[in-house]
Amino acid sequence: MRNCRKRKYIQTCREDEKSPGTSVSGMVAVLQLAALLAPLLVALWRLAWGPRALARAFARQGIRGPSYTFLAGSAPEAKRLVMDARRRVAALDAGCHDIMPILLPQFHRWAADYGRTFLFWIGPIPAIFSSDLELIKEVLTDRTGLFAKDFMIPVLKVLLGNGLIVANGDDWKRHRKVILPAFNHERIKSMSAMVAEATERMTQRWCHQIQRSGARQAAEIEVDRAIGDLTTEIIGRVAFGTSHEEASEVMLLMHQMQEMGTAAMLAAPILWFLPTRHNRAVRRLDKLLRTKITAIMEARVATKNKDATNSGGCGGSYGDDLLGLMLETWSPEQQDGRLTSKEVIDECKTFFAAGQETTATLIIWAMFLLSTHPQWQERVREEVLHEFRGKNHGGDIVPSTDVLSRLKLLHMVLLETLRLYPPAVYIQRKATSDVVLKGINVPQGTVISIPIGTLQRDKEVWGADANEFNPMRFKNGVSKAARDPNAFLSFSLGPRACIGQSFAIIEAQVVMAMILSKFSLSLSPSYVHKPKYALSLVPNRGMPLVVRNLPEAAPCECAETPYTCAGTAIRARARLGLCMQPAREAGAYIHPKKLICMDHAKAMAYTIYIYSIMKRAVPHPWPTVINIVNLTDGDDAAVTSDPVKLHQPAAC
Ligand code: HEM
Repeated sequence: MRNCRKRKYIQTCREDEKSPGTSVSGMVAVLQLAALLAPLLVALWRLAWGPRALARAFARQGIRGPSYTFLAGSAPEAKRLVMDARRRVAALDAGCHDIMPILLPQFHRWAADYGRTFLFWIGPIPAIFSSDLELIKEVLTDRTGLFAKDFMIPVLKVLLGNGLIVANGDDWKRHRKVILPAFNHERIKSMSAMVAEATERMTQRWCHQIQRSGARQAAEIEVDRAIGDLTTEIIGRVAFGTSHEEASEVMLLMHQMQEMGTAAMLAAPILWFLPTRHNRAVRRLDKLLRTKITAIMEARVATKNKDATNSGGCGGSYGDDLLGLMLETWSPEQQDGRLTSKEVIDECKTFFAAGQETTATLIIWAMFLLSTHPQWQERVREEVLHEFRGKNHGGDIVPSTDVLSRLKLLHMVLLETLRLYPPAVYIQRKATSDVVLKGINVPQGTVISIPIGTLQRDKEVWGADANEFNPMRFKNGVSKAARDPNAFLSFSLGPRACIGQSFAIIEAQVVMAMILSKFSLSLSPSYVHKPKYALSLVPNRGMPLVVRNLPEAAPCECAETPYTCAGTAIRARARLGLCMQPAREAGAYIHPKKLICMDHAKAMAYTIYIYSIMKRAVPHPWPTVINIVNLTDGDDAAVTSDPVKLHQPAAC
């Protein structure tokens, strides 16, 4: 009986197995489970087992590195090493240029532990760091698209958009073709006059600061701020024809985004993609930035349309600066070879970012190096004064490109500054397919980190004095400065080398020559030598320098100008236009376009428009014609006096 029941049960089960409906539903369940598990398994593979397997594959080829942490990659260890270096080293001696251990301490430590070429992790993405010059040259000079740009950190992508620095493939070719003519020799020559003009204004301000400091004939000046401001003005005027104020507003937003980008580098990569407070702030900043740049574009388009209307419908151009060139090939929609509105905006962001801080950094560190090497400062000054002798125009130096090309020592100092303090300390590429790189199998997607700062201190390539300031190594040109003709990487190499390098060098030469011809520089006791990496290489707590008038230098150009505010009985002492800071202290507030007498309550009611400055006829001619307007009517107040002539005073 029992056996019979058992047989019946087995039979029923067999019948169940045979039932097609039941077996399909089983299959479906299995498939559902697999569908659920598959992404999990893929994610686990990508984030946990894959990196470990890859690390083992690299290790078999002799490439090792810090261990992989789930999701965060090498970030926790990098952060620990950075914090440790910050705590340990308060400051370096100002004569020490071996800055990499405090600049990028994580890479310095890992290179010491694992060798010239090692593996680290940007989240789950493998990255090869190499200070092997042969390997790096292979990456940078590739023209087949094997190594692409990929900025990875979303903040940086937002900061630069898909501009020339970030773009790849056909997009990059199209953009480069449009932009390249903006940097031809003739255009750069014409830019140098604008650079000289802006520098002249800055040196005048310094001159007055020194005057007010009394008998010492010296003043402590935060040159990092002054030079940052100067290069902002220059890139704004040269590339976009904007006012200093507009350029400063754009730069302010960009610097805020840049700070966020630097902070993101040490954060766990997963945070890059989440809608954190930080990331939302970046989006907001970008929106503001785009609005500002759009306004600059629209103003240019309006000017062109107005010119065209005035000339009877034909003619009118967007101008021959960078913005003008881009607008000539601009079309609101994507069309063959043309740039769209978004692309023009991205390029504007790119050039504000690439053209300002890099050159400012070069000039600031060159001033630092000349302050700490007074013999070199003297030699370069002699060269400058010798070349400019007899070529001064009314006391102003407006260096021509011919003269600049003869400033050999200054050029050598700038190159040595770029070698020791490269603004782009390191750059990177990403392998677009599996590749064998100097015998190493590198899988697709691997990042190649190129530490320019480390490569340019390699004693095997640059000699035993690689960490010392020795401009003489460049006496026979860049290609003869080291054992390898392509060892100088500050502007990178190959097809993606810096498009603005000639302009940057000319700008730095003009600024440095004008400063050295008027002032001597020495380091302030309050300077702290602790360079930091904030996407470019900047001094940690500013660069205060003691700036002294040279005994033989011409006196300040724009002297104190006693004037009478017409219509009132008030006499105010103020300086005009270029000397805003002293004017403020003398009791007047000067807006670039307006001057307000403040040393008497009644005078508060007046604004003086300085015509010469409004017409951008700077340096302003004497006599200067001004008008007085009633401030209480608001900013657009009507002129309330006849033009008043101010004459140049005898001396400062
Ligand atoms: C001392 C000053 C400068 C230094 C050290 C410098 C350095 C560099 C470096 C290293 C690169 C390669 C970046 C990479 O491969 O990821 C680069 C690219 C670039 N730089 Fe400069 N730069 C300087 C000034 C300028 C100026 C003044 C401009 C423009 C006004 C500029 C515009 C660019 C652009 C657009 C690129 C991308 C080029 C391309 O990929 O086709 N740079 N720069």
